[in-house]
Amino acid sequence: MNMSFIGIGKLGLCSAACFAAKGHRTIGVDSSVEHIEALRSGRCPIDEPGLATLLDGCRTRMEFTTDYGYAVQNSDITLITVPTPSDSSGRFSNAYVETVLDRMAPALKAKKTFHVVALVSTVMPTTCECVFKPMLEKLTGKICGRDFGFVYNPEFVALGSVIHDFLHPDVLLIGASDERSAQTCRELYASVVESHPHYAVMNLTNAEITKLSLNCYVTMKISFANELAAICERIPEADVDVVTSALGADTRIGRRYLKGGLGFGGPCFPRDNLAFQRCAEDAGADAHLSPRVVRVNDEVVNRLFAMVGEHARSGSTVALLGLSYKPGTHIIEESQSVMLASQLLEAGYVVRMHDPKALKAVSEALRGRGVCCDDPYEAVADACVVVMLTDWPEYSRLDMERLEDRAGETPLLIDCWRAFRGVPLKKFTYRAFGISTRFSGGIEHGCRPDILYQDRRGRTPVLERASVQHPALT
Ligand SMILES: NC(=O)c1ccc[n+]([C@@H]2O[C@H](COP(=O)([O-])OP(=O)(O)OC[C@H]3O[C@@H](n4cnc5c(N)ncnc54)[C@H](O)[C@@H]3O)[C@@H](O)[C@H]2O)c1
Ligand SMILES: O=c1ccn([C@@H]2O[C@H](COP(=O)(O)OP(=O)(O)O[C@H]3O[C@H](CO)[C@@H](O)[C@H](O)[C@H]3O)[C@@H](O)[C@H]2O)c(=O)[nH]1
Repeated sequence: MNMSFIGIGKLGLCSAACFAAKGHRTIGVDSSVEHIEALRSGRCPIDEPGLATLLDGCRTRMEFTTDYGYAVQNSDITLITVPTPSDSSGRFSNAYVETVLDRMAPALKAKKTFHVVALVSTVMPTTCECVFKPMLEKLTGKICGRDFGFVYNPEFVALGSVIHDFLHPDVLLIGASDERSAQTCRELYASVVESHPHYAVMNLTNAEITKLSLNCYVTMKISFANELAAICERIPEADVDVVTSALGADTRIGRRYLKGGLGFGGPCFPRDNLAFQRCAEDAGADAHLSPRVVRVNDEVVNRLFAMVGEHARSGSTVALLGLSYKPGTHIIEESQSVMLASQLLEAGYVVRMHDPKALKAVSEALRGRGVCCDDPYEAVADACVVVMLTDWPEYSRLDMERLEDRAGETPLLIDCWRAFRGVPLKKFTYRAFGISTRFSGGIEHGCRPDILYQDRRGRTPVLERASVQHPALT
């Protein structure tokens, strides 16, 4: 198919490349001239695993331009993936999408054939039906559903695994103005995906509600696991991983996003909860759960801050390992690690920080406060408390002896994801989220062989973490 993509950023460029790799001809449009120039000159301006290789393999089927008219005229479908930033009320702004519709309207008006306009960006429920569809009808003088189609098809992809998630969806959400556009989209996605997704075809408004609800539901699951972790910590012999591992085996619940740890952050989950609450408000209904989910999430940082305070006074050194909102990215938007860093700095602690990718962003966000270190061993120098925050895989391979040598006198290690569980420790006092102090500090610090630990997405068993035994257990 001939396809055009308006907004070829983190999500748009990945999906354009996936379609091109499967044989479709794609035209990418972006308002950033530098971005287009970079792509035209063969560079890959987005840091996403697998993207550069994918692009290199299909550049002959990809064009890049700043000309909206050219893109619409030379394609049968246009996918729009521009930003929809949250406004001060928590609702998503339509400004970027409206600019795009305005710019593509002349070509759509002139077009003799049926063209599908598909919006991928996250929007507030009813926006497609009540704002975008009438806007395009007015600008083109055409009738939606007869002369052109409007589709809302958001993606469920996570940064760091965009290409994998795009090609292996569980569900493909297609909200459409008409049967013909829905069918076009369905066939298009069927030609590229490598999984057997459920095709959820519905009207535009239900698709908007579904996108928002899915993300909010997942955050409810994360907050449940985090609350459970906080409870388990206070019960002797309790272990959140044992409990969630059994819970996740029930197909009504499932294993993914059920690992108690640090709270959720990033550019999607926190703002989607706010938007969901505003959506309920706009509909004259009450959203009781979502505000609680956000409260439980906020509480994680406060709990962590209190744990540090129990062991070290203001003025002492605290080392933070992992600052991005999740492993594999430099993004620190709504990162709980950075929230903790700010709280500690404000309370007068000396904060030393390490992250494999996010240091530059952190230094800017904290306006130079705190000490950014390129090396994790350097970050823990003289620290009274070391907090293992974002669970980068490289942290579970750290040399603990070396880490202990560099740390201060009687250091505390707080392990949010239990990455060091079972690792023999000489100097650190060990506290892990989700396991009671007695359990984590005592003889049972070693991993029990009957537990198969899952990573927090519930995908791969993390066996190596279970393989190191406390000397007392071996
Ligand atoms: N990144 C994700 O994994 C993800 C996942 C699901 C949903 N989303 C949603 O997708 C949308 C885009 O997210 P993103 O992460 O790709 O954003 P992004 O900022 O990485 O990319 C947006 C791109 O749009 C371009 N742009 C802005 N205005 C434009 C215009 N008028 N014309 C043409 N191009 C324009 C920008 O230059 C940029 O390249 C958002 O609504 C987001 O919520 C993103
Ligand atoms: O068990 C878990 C799993 C994740 N997280 C946190 O949840 C946040 C989001 O993680 P993830 O889902 O991997 O990344 P995102 O890129 O934010 O992707 C989410 O947001 C996108 C934008 O809406 C959606 O498309 C995706 O389906 C949805 O997963 C991060 O802070 C993670 O640390 C947890 O706290 N516990």
